[in-house]
Amino acid sequence: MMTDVAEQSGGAVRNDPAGTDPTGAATARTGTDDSAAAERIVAIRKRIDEIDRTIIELWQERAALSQEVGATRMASGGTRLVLSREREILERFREALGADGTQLALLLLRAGRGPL
Ligand SMILES: C=C(O[C@@H]1C=C(C(=O)O)C=C[C@H]1O)C(=O)O
Repeated sequence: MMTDVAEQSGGAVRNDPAGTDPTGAATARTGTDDSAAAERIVAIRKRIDEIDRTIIELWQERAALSQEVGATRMASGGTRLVLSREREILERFREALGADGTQLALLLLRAGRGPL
């Protein structure tokens, strides 16, 4: 795993064997021996972690809503899926994010479907 490689080459043990450098642990995990860069990376990672939590929450909320739409529609005699709507969503993501957007939208749509 790439993380393992980066951590093995980290410098905290090499540069701070006594562990007296307060940024030493961070340095080990950030993949750089430069303490200023390590501090900046730690700060940026805090925001990345917040963003990831939000993405996960929104992902789960979207999947639940999508499943509710499907259940509501089927209970009223409608179809489980509406492919024209799915095409609109795929296009929205493709326009905003390119080919990766298409892949992301496919995953979102799959999460909302649950097991077919
Ligand atoms: C949620 C719906 O049902 C299904 C799920 C969709 C989705 O996850 O966005 C889109 C179209 C439908 O196939 C809907 O019709 O809006």
